[in-house]
Amino acid sequence: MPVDEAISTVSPLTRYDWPALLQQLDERGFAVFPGILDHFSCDALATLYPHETAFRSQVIMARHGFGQGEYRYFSYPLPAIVQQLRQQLYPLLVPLANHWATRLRLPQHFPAEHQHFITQCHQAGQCRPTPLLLRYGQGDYNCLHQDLYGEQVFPLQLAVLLSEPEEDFQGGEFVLTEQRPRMQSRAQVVRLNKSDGVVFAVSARPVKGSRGDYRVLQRHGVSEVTAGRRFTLGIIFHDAA
Ligand SMILES: O=C(O)CCC(=O)C(=O)O
Ligand SMILES: [Fe+2]
Repeated sequence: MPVDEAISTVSPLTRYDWPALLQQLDERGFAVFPGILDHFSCDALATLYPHETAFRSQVIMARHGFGQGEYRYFSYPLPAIVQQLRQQLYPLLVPLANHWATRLRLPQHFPAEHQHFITQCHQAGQCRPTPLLLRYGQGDYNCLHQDLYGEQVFPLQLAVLLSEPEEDFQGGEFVLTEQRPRMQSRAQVVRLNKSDGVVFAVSARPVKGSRGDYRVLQRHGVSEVTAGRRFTLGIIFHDAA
């Protein structure tokens, strides 16, 4: 059976307490979605990694100074579960994305449906799919970065941990930093178990201050994996130039 067919469908995302999660995203720039995929799907996605025909390109992180480890960008059509997750999560995040754009005084208005946003990306020359699988072994890590691939930027993205901490790997913590104007950067470790997703700001988000909103810049990365193997699914909503 092709691996894609072995992967079950996404459970409805409406099962989450969206008002609470959106509030957390707004206030802290990230929110954890426990068990966003089932373990079977996590394993099926991780085993896709060696299937080269599923991917459009591979990046060996050390060659670019991105860290150590590697990742592969899926090609279109995406595996069904990745496509579903991207398409179903997007509209739930659009109200916050538009609220942030207004507060950051950006002209961007995100359409309600992901397909319409993808059409905008393609019209802007960003035609290549960005969802990816990342693979880390012992000693690997992912330097702090922002997943920006052109002028079209959806301000939130998802990462799903496909491996079990302490069982499949040691170390390898998901790290977020935020840089506030005229202040030193603050770091946050996000504790994830296998199948948990974290939605976080790609780059800029507004934070309420005493004199109105100011702009905070976030970056994300992964600390060193000290043993074992760690896989992640990354879902970025804009496409790449
Ligand atoms: O492996 C991770 O947890 C981080 C993945 C990542 O950088 C991404 O999904 O954009
Ligand atoms: Fe990333």
